[in-house]
Amino acid sequence: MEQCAYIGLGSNIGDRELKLLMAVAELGKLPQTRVTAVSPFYETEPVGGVPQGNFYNAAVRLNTELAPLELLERLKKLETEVFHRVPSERWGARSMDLDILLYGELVFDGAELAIPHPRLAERRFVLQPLSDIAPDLVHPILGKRIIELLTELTSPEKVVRI
Ligand SMILES: Nc1nc2c(c(=O)[nH]1)N=C(CO)CN2
Repeated sequence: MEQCAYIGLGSNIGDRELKLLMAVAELGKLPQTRVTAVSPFYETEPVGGVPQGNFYNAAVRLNTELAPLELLERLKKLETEVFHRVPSERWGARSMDLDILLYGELVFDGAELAIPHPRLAERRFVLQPLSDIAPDLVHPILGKRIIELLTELTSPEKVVRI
């Protein structure tokens, strides 16, 4: 069955805009998957305490027949094979980070994957682009719309639309 999945994209190494554009193109090539919305791109201050360069972040909506773990496998494969991502410290710099943010109404907590993304509601760099393409989507655990979660954020991190 086709499901609506939302993917968070982030890069802070190399040509960040080009990498986000490439990532959107690669997502569109996944089997049984269409890209049905792309958010604006944002330049965002790094979150997590590791000193590093600003990120570019965006969000994409996919209509996909891939199961969550299949989709995760495909995203990991893109990160390593297309974007040559190397293992780095937690919160550290990365060539391309592709996270499943939401997958339909699914709530899932497994060893290698949690959906919705556990830190989605705390991160302006995720909620801002997500609210551009899905403001009225309801978080299946918190029961609040994405736009509400964004308005309730108090963290001061800067996100600038490019
Ligand atoms: N602004 C911003 N900060 C981050 C990001 C990111 O994508 N954007 N990703 C991280 C590693 O998961 C750590 N910090």
